Amino acid sequence: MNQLVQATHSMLDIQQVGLQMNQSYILKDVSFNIQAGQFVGLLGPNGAGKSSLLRCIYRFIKPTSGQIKLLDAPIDSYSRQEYAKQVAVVLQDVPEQFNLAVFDVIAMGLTPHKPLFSSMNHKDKYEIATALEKVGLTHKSNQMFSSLSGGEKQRVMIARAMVQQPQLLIMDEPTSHLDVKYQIQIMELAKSLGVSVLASFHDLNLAAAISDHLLVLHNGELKAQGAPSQVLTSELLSDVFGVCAKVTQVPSAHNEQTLVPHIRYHYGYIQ
Ligand SMILES: Nc1ncnc2c1ncn2[C@@H]1O[C@H](COP(=O)(O)OP(=O)(O)OP(=O)(O)O)[C@@H](O)[C@H]1O
Repeated sequence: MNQLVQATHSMLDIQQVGLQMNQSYILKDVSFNIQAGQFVGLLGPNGAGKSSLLRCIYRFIKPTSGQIKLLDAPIDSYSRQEYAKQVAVVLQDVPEQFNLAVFDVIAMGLTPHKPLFSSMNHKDKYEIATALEKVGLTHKSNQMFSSLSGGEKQRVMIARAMVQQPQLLIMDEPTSHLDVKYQIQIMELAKSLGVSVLASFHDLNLAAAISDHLLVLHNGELKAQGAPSQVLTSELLSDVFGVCAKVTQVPSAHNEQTLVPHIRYHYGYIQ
């Protein structure tokens, strides 16, 4: 992936984004910034607005107010192809309509970088083979995508995003169909790419362990943002998620010197 962008550059800038549908606010005055190379976790209870916010960023819906900039340019100033060169998206539900082999689905990630009707070269094939290997699906290369398990389909979509070589990777609950090994492996893989990642999570411990920065949405508003150890407090878990939990700080798996929050839930919840 593109490693040229310096860590101090703004990759994505969201200013006062609002979204209204059927007279009700889905997003209200949301502002944040993502730096190049930063891994940002997006949290919030069901219906908080996470998918809606991500849809605004990957241009599936247009916000009612506010501005979204990618690399200092408004996102609607990019052509579809230029935007696809910079931004890859992995969704929670994988498309069912692909009547293609796994290899060909991953090859679709190359489309923004290639002239129309151009054929595949050795480098393209190598990149696809490398992505297949990284998601552990080399042996499934010729299998029809539609016949894969839910978790395998999701790993194929991640491989497709990898060959797309974006500078920003958006993931909407990317681990929802994955077993625990692949939850960790795919998140580690996304982090190792060195690009900016914005990923929504329901597993707060996984988000805390992997993210540099967390955003917490509640009823369409950004309730908190910052380093995981600042954001994930028992007060926030009670106020936003309605759960009683104890939060301790444990050494990060990546760096023993860094402490990350670890949540232990008390069973029973706040009415
Ligand atoms: N097209 C739409 N028309 C009306 N309301 C909508 C529309 N899309 C989303 N909503 C509402 O917006 C709110 C936020 O939905 P969204 O899917 O963004 O939440 P979420 O945080 O991703 O939730 P979850 O964790 O359950 O996936 C919900 O109340 C949802 O019903």
